[in-house]
Amino acid sequence: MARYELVKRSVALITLTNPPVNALSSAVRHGIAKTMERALSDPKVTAVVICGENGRFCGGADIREFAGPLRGPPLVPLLDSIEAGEKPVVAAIEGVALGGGLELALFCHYRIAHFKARLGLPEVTLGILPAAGGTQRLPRLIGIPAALELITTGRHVSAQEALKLGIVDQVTEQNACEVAVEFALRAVAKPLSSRRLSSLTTPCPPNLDALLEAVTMQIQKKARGVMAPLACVQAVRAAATMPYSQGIKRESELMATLFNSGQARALQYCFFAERTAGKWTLPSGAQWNDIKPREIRSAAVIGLGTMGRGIAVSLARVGIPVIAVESDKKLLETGRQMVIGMLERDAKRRGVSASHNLLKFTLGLQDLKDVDLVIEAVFEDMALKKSVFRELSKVCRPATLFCTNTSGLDVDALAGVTDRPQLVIGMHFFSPAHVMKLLEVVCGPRSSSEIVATAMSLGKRMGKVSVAVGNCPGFVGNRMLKPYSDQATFLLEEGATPEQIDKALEDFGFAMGVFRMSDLAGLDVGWRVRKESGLTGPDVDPKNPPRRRQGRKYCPIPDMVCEQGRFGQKTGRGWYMYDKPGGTKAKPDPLIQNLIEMYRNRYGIQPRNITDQEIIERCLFALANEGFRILEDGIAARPEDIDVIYLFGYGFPRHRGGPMFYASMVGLQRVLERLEHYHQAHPDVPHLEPSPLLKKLVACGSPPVQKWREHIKTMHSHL
Ligand SMILES: CC(C)(COP(=O)(O)OP(=O)(O)OC[C@H]1O[C@@H](n2cnc3c(N)ncnc32)[C@H](O)[C@@H]1OP(=O)(O)O)[C@@H](O)C(=O)NCCC(=O)NCCSC(=O)/C=C/CCCCCCCCCCCCC(=O)O
Repeated sequence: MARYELVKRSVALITLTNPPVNALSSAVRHGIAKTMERALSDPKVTAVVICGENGRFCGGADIREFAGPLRGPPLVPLLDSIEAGEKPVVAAIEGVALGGGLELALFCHYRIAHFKARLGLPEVTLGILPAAGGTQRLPRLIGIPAALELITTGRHVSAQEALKLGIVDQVTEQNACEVAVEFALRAVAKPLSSRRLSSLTTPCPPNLDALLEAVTMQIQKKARGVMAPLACVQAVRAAATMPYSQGIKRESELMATLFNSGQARALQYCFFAERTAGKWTLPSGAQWNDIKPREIRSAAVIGLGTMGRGIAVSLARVGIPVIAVESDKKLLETGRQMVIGMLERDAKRRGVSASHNLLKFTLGLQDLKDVDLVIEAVFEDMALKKSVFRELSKVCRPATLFCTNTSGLDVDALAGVTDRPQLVIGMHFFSPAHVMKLLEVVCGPRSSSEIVATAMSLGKRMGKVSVAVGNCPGFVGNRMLKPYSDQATFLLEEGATPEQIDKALEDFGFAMGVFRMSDLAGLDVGWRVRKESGLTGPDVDPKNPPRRRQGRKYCPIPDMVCEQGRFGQKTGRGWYMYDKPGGTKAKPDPLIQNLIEMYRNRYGIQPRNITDQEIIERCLFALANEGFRILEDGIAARPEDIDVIYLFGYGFPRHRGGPMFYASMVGLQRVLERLEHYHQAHPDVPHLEPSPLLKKLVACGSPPVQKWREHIKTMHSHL
């Protein structure tokens, strides 16, 4: 796990060998201890270079080991021996030096980085802190403000920025290992005392307290309820106010409080869930690592509304030529200007030049005859989408892949009107499509494994987190949203206010509560869907008892809000009021309170006191319950996929892990009992009836979320 060689007759070259990222597993730590001991005790050796195999220095501690009992040599004493030695030790950083990897480098006396390397202390994103001396050593090296920013955000820096900050001593375009060996030979005669970070005093800014206070407030505002960044601030304060050895003690005390916390477990789960999501398998047995995706050299986007514009930008900025299509001249010109503007702003932000030349705008589908892939993003209307796909079948060459950006319509029905159903798939982007990271890849029963592989790989190329899901109304994300938002409106009827419900959800960690989120998305969208499905509007059967539709409980308050022309932020009025149409600052609106009160009076509903606990349980357990049904139905292959969808598409707080992980943390038994309780109180709400899979998992002793798959695999998979 650590290879030892003698090079240039007097330099010990220690190579970490733990693919793919040379994580500091117990075996690697053993390897470092043994090889360092050998280097320090061999009189032939005058200097040491530490590097990583396969052009990657080190990705940090082995996160998988955090789940079990800690074994092997602890990191800090091991690294102390590197710094304390009398022979210069140089870190040759290629690829990445992250977390414990950078901390290892900070114990070395010198650091040489390849110009493409990335460095950082991302532990905070895993719910912990850099507890191998990082919080004490980085501030001594680069000062409190810069260290504080890197440690509390976990941001990676380029080699060039690391050089500017003073983290590395040299950046090279050559082989970093060879440069480091030469560097080490030159360092042999030089004194090491000033290179030992533990012996330095932290340069302290005069406004330390104000700085720490400002950063704390910023964190509390941005990451409400998240523990790790606040602990990082405390650890950095210790670097400024305590001697090194006491600072290290403080660092490890703070780490101990974080290490076993639910937040750390949730964040580490998210890290692996995101990687698991890319590993799709189809019922045919085809899977992510054996199907070659097609190369996409050109694409077309049909429809330049909000979604189409974002999709066109996402494609062009990764170098894919795009033909954008609209149905009339005026819409085309507006779309063109918007796309160019978005592309320019995006390029400016990224410090690159905008790729205008990759975009072509046209009114005619005939121009698409030679493209590799088409993404349809027209209005959410089945008849319109079908007519577009019929037309495309006539125009495009037989090998062109067809994708639809529908947010919930039947992908198989669309495939059915084409001449190539096996080459049709859903690519459900989230708005704004050039910003949001999530992509649901909706596999119809006839989608070929090649098109699944291509859509997943294209998503990755566009920087998206892509999740393969099956075809059903609303797919995964929007299907689950219904029980969640239904509970919120039922709670309004029963006595809560939009502000109270939103506050409970925001205190839980959502960036926005359900009502503020609906105002942002536009209330008219859901209203149209409800009208089309006969839940409201003139087509509703008058024989329906009030507040019941299709045999179940129905709350018409959202329809009443829309009937008043209140469509959310865009009209300046929705569940809240805004200072102007398009305004974003939500204020409670007495008119909404009146509307709800009148509604309660009309139906004789006596409002009751509703606790935040009930709001969280009803909204989130209903959400997870639908997740269990989705797993049963084989629409999502794994709970991780559902969680990733909610983390990246719906603002579910990452430190809670996603709805399914959250349910497992609360305890499946408890979730089951609470759902049974609420379902008894509301027997006409089927979403509150515990799903068979939840019951099955509880009967099996509530296994951890990673093991649920074993209980699902017998069920029918659409994936
Ligand atoms: C940028 C990357 C490194 C690479 O990205 P990419 O090329 O895109 O590849 P990926 O798909 O992401 O990864 C490839 C596979 O590698 C796996 N992987 C990656 N990193 C790790 C890792 N660090 N550990 C394990 N596995 C890793 C990944 O899952 C992929 O596997 P697979 O293909 O899915 O199977 C990118 O991967 C990346 O960003 N990685 C994470 C980097 C990171 O966050 N590093 C920090 C890790 S935490 C750390 O270093 C902490 C150090 C402090 C010291 C710790 C001391 C611990 C003891 C504490 C005791 C506490 C007190 C106890 C109290 C008590 O109980 O009493």
